[in-house]
Amino acid sequence: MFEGLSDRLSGILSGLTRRGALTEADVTAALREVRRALLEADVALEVVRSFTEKVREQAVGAVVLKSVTPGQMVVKIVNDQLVAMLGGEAGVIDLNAPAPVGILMVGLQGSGKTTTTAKIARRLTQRDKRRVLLASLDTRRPAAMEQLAVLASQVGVESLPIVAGQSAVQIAKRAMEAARLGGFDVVMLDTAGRVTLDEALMQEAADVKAATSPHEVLLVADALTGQDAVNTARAFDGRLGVTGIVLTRMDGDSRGGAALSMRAVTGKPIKLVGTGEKVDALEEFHPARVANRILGMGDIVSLVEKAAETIDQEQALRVAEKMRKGKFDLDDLSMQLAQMEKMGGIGGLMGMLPGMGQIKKQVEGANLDEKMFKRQRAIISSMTPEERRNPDVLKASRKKRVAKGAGVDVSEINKLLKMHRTMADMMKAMGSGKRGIGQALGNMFGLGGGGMGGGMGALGKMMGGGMPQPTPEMLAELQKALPPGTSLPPMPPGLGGSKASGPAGTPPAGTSKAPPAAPALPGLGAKLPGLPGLGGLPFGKKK
Ligand SMILES: Nc1nc2c(ncn2[C@@H]2O[C@H](COP(=O)(O)OP(=O)(O)OP(=O)(O)O)[C@@H](O)[C@H]2O)c(=O)[nH]1
Repeated sequence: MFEGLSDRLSGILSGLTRRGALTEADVTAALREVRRALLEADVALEVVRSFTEKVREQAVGAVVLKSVTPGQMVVKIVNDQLVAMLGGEAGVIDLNAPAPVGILMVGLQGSGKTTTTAKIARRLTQRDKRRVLLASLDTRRPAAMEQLAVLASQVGVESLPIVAGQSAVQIAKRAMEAARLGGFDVVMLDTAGRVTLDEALMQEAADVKAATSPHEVLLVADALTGQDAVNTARAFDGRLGVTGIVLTRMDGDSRGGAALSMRAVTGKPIKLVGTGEKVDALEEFHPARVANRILGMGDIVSLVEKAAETIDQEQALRVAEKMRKGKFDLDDLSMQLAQMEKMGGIGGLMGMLPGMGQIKKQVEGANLDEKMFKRQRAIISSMTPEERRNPDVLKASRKKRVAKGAGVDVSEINKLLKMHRTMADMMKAMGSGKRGIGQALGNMFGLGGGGMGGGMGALGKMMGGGMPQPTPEMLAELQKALPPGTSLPPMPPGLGGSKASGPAGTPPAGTSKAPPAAPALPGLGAKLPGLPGLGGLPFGKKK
């Protein structure tokens, strides 16, 4: 499985990890090779394109963590994108429905449908202790019915007695009824396959689906047919609505194009893969394990993950310390603003919270958009380093100079300074655990009106939580502010969640483990100490 691709990719990537410093050109060259390797593996062109684009974006914006090399960071980014491309989480057969749970098996003739039906039945019986009934709906080929009956007895599963002359829909209904009466947990319906996609085949499967309302519709596709398997899946899904894919003959597929493109093209998870002719040759499809199998660089990936955790802790401590001391200067504010901008402003932030719709509208009405953040950052950048560190020196004439430099009115400078002061107070209050932060935040944006009190108070804490971890009390307070019956979502990235996530404010790229590249905490610059061969820009200057 994936041998060809695995060799190519590990060759390209280990070349990168051996280098001390990387330029953007190095990354571009490596990505060109990755692209070629994926295309040779028969991965769909659109999937390859989006994959390399995402890797490039992340690699170029990445902060290289202390104690790992830029090349190792790239390996981790490629790994995470690969996992995302494969679907993130492992898909499992869902039996969470009233018994008997129907599983409709569809696919082209010779795809391995009947064999796979028996394999799954065996697994559900032996591993999950379910009572499974198998039924063949292939009315055109009596031999197919016999084949299923034989396989069923081989794996120790019952099959529906064959009654000549019945239609597929009649057999399916009889199977469901027999399962109900017989106390079966699962009914697997093996539909007839055709050599090519045809309307009669689709219609029959659609009729069976309408008559039996199966909980799962599994498409069986032959991995060896590469992109044809993907196109077949798309066609079946468009007509029948499949819930998952089983890819067979993965044992013979050294390229992996179908497996690699399936999820990205069809949006449907690969739930299982067939890895041989024997009835036990069925495996779950775990994107993270598959990515590891392809790259063969699991140790580098975990090294980078560990480094990211350490950095998170160090950053959290540093910012917490700064806040505790009340040393929140205009540079810090500027970074906070940049962070909020990235997260889609306050509106975007609140969009992540259930029950905040009303407040979100008010905030949007108040024009707190990204432009405002940008303007405020422009003002700060027009100040001297000293003014940023110590805003108290900004008297009338300096204010005028800054206003001119940023192309705004002096009143804007005053507003910004007021906002900074309120925010610094808020930080201090948070640091010392005092209340009133929400009010401060409301005031800060001139939104402090009565109606906003609760929600904004909570939000204030949330935003404050963008720096150190929010305390359990803060989370409790936020929970209180939400309408009854709603609960707190996981903390958005960068908002004091326990771990770093993708580039601030973007969801992790479909991975369970978040990419560590971005600073987890706002207020922290992109430059970290001790970066190997990095000059601040993407991957440093050429040496
Ligand atoms: N190597 C390998 N062979 C497989 C796998 N799955 C199925 N086969 C073989 O593929 C052949 C066709 O499988 P079937 O299950 O009869 O195919 P089908 O889709 O049910 O075909 P029809 O019943 O004719 O529609 C059989 O020889 C199986 O043993 C697999 O994962 N790996």
